[in-house]
Amino acid sequence: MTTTLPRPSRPSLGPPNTPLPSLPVLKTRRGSLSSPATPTGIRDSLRDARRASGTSFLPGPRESRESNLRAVSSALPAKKTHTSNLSGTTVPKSAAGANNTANPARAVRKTISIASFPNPPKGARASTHSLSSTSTVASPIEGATSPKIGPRESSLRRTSVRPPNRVSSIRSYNTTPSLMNGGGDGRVVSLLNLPSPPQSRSSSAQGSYMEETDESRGRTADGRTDGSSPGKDGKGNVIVSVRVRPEAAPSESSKHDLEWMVDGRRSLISYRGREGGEYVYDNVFTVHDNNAKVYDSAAKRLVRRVMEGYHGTVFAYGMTGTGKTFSMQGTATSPGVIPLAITDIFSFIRETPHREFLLRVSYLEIYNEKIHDLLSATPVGPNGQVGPQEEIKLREDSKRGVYASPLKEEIVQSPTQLLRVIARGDNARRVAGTQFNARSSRSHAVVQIVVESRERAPANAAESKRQGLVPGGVRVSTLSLIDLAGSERAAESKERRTEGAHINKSLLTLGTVISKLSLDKDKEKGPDKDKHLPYRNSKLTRLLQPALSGNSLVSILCTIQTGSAGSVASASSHTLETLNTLKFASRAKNNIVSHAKKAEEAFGGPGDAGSRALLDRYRVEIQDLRKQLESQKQAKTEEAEKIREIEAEQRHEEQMLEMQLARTALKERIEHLNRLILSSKSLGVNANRSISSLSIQRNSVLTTIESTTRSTRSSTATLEPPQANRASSGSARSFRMSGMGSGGTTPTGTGDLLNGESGSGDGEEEDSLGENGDGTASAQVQIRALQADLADKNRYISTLEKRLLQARRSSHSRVSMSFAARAALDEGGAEHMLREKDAEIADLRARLDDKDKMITALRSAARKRDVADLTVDTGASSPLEPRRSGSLNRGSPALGGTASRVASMSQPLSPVMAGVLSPEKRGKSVDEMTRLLDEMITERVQNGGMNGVANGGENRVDSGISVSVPRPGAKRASVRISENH
Ligand SMILES: Nc1ncnc2c1ncn2[C@@H]1O[C@H](COP(=O)(O)OP(=O)(O)OP(=O)(O)O)[C@@H](O)[C@H]1O
Repeated sequence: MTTTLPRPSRPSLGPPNTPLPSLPVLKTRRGSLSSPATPTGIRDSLRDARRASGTSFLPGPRESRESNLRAVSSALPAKKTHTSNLSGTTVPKSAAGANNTANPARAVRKTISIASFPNPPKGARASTHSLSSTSTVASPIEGATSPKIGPRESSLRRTSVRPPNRVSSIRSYNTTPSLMNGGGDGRVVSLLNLPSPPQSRSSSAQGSYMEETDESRGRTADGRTDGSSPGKDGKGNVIVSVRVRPEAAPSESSKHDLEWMVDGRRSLISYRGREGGEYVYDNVFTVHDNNAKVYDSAAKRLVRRVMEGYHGTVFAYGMTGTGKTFSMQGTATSPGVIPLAITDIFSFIRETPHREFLLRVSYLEIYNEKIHDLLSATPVGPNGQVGPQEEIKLREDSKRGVYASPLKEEIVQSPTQLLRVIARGDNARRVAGTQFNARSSRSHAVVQIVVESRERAPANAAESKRQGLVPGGVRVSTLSLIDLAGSERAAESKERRTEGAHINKSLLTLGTVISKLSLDKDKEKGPDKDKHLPYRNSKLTRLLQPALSGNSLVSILCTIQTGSAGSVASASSHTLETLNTLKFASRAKNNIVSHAKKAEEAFGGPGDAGSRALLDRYRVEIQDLRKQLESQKQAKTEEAEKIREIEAEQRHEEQMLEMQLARTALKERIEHLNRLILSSKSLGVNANRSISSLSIQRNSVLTTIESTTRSTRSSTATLEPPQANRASSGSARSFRMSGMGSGGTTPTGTGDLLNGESGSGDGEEEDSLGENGDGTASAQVQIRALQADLADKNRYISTLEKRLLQARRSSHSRVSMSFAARAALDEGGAEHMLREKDAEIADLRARLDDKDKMITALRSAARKRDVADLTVDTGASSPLEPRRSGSLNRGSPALGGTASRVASMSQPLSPVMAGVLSPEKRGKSVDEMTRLLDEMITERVQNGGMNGVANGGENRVDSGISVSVPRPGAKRASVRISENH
């Protein structure tokens, strides 16, 4: 294996103890090209070396190119003089470099990255250990071929031979005021070199992650851990990488191709043209390296550190069309840094079960020095015009540093969701076709992912978890992923020119700030600390201020395109731009000092409404809501308890009422039964014709009637079932009969009575008025009995009315509900209805029969009484007549005319008339009495009907119920019910 660039033997170089200049210094490269080969010979040698060591010399091979290459160069004039916009940066140039190709001792610009220093040993490894190794002189070929010596070592060796007055961008880890110093104990603690937790490769988007290599794990190729070996991951807190973009249409190699050498393994880029030199970075990606490789080497560790609580910034810098967006966003088949970082973030969350995370994302762009929110941007109209948006300003506070506000932040819970949010922002980003890029980003785009995390409450501390207490505070860190717009020359259109001017101005400011950072660094040590850094000269630098001033881990990816001879990229102006990019990268690596610290865990108390950590706010909110829920639960329980109590009370009341009603009903029943018994007795007394017994009976009847009246009154309000009514009315009739000296019975029993009557013979009549010898009392009893009877009848009638009304209503509803059905009914259905109606009529008729029977029973009782009267001495009760008459005359005013008629009807029974009354007359008077009684009942019923109208007239009228009570002498009583439909 040979090398075309034999390394010169150089004196050992210790860490510089003088201030480092801000820019790489050209140096004479002694003997580096001491054996100049012919172009052909060099090319062959380079090819051989590339095959052996992975070094890439541009133009790269055609095979293994990534997709989506655009034919940018074909659209451009082959030779066009460009003036670099970055040429204004303070880049000291050396005349020595002007002709370094010809000069065997040419100047070599060498940037030695701090990352090229080996990591400290795990124990108390002396910091000089690694340095001592730098004294070993080795050629690049050794570095490339020997498995024991890593590329970093080779880099250091090159450094070691550098004359002391040359490249001074070596950063000593002893002097770097970053975490590299590991707390000042002399140990290098590079954050980006700390081992990451095991990673799940399967989480890689599209499965495009490269498998973690020994190299990336800090092992040398022979498997040694990197404790003493610098390995590939000997990176500091600032990583600078350069990626070379392949050509869209590679042409035949020419002399120009030989000017550039890209050595990925040694992270070296060498330019042998004017101002040429060697540039060494943390990573150099050749045209063969894909996005996954770029991510793994340049951003992966940073992302994982962010997940652990550090702030991190990754940005892509380079000329337009060199692949910044390609590297940051990637394509569907080759995802870039952003999507790979997203997948890694979620892998980390999965792999860290002891912590809980909350992610929120924002996406902004700086376009023409104005900040636009890409997540809430007004969609671009058909004419390309963007609607107005609320002005977003940059603010600064001690906790958050510099931040844009107001900016929409979206909380995301899955990689897909996060990718979708970012894709939405990408769509809103301004792109336009330029000379160099058909889809050139015209703005700087910043994706910011805020990671909040806190220790999970231990599983056994269920109680504290319930109370919302967590052991740790919330840690907030930020990952900024920035795709800068590319520097470019003046464009043709005015709009592009304006955009370009803003882009270039901001990039120039960025370059200036980074240049001055070294001075800042040096001045920090001295008394003059008030050096001005122009962060505020552009929005970009202002936004990057926290990162550039050392608060976060930084990874800078610079993209270049070298181009083959004759291509746009090979044009001198383009080369100048490329060199400027390389210089920028060197300055960044040399000057940016990161003191990144793990964010402290903050405890946002319940009163800390301004707490930035959403996790904290959410925790407080969850606690509040939990409390609210508990109090609501309690209130609900109390309410339910109250409702239960009220319900129980109501139930109790209802039960009491029911019991009361049941008691009343029972009492009534008892009274009714008592009345029946008494009536039977009275019948028995009548049969024995015992005055004394009658007297007893009268008293009993009196008592019974009184109680009946009372019970009737008490039960008036309740709707009795028809059967009960019937029984009741039957009993009332029994009183009437009893009062009239006739045995009473229930309607059901009437039949029996009638049967009995047939045995006892017709013509028996009894006038109880004279039986007891107390006409007044008897009359009163009769009146009460009549009243009770009337009341019973009224109730019975009203019950009937109500029942009929109900029947009518239900029939109505039946009619309306089944109207349609009925329409469809055949004749059989109508017949069924008719049958129902017939059944109703039959039922009513049966009731009428009952009535008839009652009347008949009354009559037969009257006849019985008359017969009995014939057998008893007629004069016996004469002394009682006047009193009875008087009593009747005093008759209840409630009876009205009928009562007075009853009273007048009673006249023949008066003491005056009693003695002369013949049986016929008596029979007549009984008939008269019955007639009058019936009349009275009719009248009463009618009055009741009227009352019904008055009280519930509508029902009465609507129902159209008329009740006719048998007229005196009528063969049978009839209750006619008609329904008005
Ligand atoms: N490494 C690469 N491999 C394959 N194609 C690439 C690579 N880098 C860039 N490209 C292609 O080059 C073109 C320009 O790339 P890109 O848009 O990423 O450039 P840029 O630096 O973002 O430009 P600008 O600054 O104008 O936005 C794209 O078509 C892209 O696919």
